[in-house]
Amino acid sequence: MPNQTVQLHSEMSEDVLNSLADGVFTVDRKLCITSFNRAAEEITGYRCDEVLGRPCKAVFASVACGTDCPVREALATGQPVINREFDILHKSGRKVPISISASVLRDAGGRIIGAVETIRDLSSLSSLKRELRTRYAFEEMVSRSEKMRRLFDVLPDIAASNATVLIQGESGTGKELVARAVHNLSPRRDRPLVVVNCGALPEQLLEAEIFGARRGAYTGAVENRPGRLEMAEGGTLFLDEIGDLPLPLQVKLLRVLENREYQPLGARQPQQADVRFVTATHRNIEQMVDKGTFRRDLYFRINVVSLCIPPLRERPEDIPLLVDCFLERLNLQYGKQIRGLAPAVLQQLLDYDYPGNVRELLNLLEQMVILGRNGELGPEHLPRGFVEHLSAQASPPRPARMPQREALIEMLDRHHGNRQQTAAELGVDRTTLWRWMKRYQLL
Ligand SMILES: Nc1ncnc2c1ncn2[C@@H]1O[C@H](COP(=O)(O)OP(=O)(O)OP(=O)(O)O)[C@@H](O)[C@H]1O
Repeated sequence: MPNQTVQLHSEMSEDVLNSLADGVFTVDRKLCITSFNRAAEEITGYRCDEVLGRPCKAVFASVACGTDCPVREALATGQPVINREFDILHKSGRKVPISISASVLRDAGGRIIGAVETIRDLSSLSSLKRELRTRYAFEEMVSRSEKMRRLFDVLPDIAASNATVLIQGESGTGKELVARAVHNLSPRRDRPLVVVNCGALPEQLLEAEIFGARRGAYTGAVENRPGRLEMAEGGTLFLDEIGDLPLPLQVKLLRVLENREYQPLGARQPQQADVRFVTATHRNIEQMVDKGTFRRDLYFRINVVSLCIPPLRERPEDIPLLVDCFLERLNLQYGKQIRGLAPAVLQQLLDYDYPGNVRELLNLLEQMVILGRNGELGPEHLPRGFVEHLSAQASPPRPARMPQREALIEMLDRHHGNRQQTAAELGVDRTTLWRWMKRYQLL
């Protein structure tokens, strides 16, 4: 009779396990599979009778098996491991993204006899994420911010016109990507897009770089050298950091914009240019015009269509989306399988103000991916510099200003005359506090 009861119980629990949507399986202390429910069969593609007694590593074939095995960790610490994410290999060879949790199993005497694992298929979540990304993607960019979406909406019409475009925005906000989008959406897309960074070269070299030079134009010019303008013929010339263009070259550029012709260094004849101009700067160019460091007439010529890219701190809703895209890209680049960020890390990334904008976020994630292995990136993967920045940002140093006499007396009173604590509240050292007390004759 007791044997029948045991059998009935185990049949019942088998039925319960098989009715679950999550995959559940158990392993013994040697990590060999001892039970495998129906959902686990569906997620992995293996039948229960194919896997019983086999090491779970042989069935799941995940890169995490060697290094990040949640069962091994649960067995070693006695603590449950919750929601680790990685890919396993389905029997058919297809990758399946899963979330896995593991807890130890104990016998009636409290001795560890193995572990139970639950696995959840994240394929639909992954495809949802992918769908979201596609929905918010535009050319090579992603954004869900209202301002950026409005910019994406007008880009096709701007691109279709031949108008000169000025893109303004802080460094690393994506100005070059916008310039590329303008070119790729324009009728000139099959012709070259040529980029010049106007801040990267001294004046004479920059002049030759943009306008080209004829043989003998300067010492060392042993042959005709085409400029970027010529290389961009029929296409688009992207003048990045236009605010750094020296004044004499501003005059020369103005002439191209007005007459569509220019003179390479040392050339006798002007040359025609069929080029569309897109320019960008992180400087306040209106202010430069007011100060006389940027020509007003050139400003009007380049500012036919003006686009402003907001800094990342004004569109925090883009951070999770960008993180997702960049992790996918970095996983491929570094051969990793990082599935996401721990919630606390994402919160820290959301709290930061990104003076370097999207480029800084990308660099930060790259450092974390290099440090991380598989699964989730946790606080331990955040670079030290970032954490220090964040805490400095959270508590900016208070100006150490001498308080009013009464305020100082009140503060000392509150700390029962303890100078160490009073100095700490004021954000000064004890010597400074001592000087202030002396000045107010409180000593
Ligand atoms: N919306 C976005 N979606 C995806 N990637 C982005 C986005 N914006 C910027 N990036 C990435 O951030 C990095 C910096 O972008 P980009 O070079 O276009 O910025 P920039 O404003 O031209 O910078 P700089 O002023 O320093 O020239 C690039 O790696 C780019 O791919």
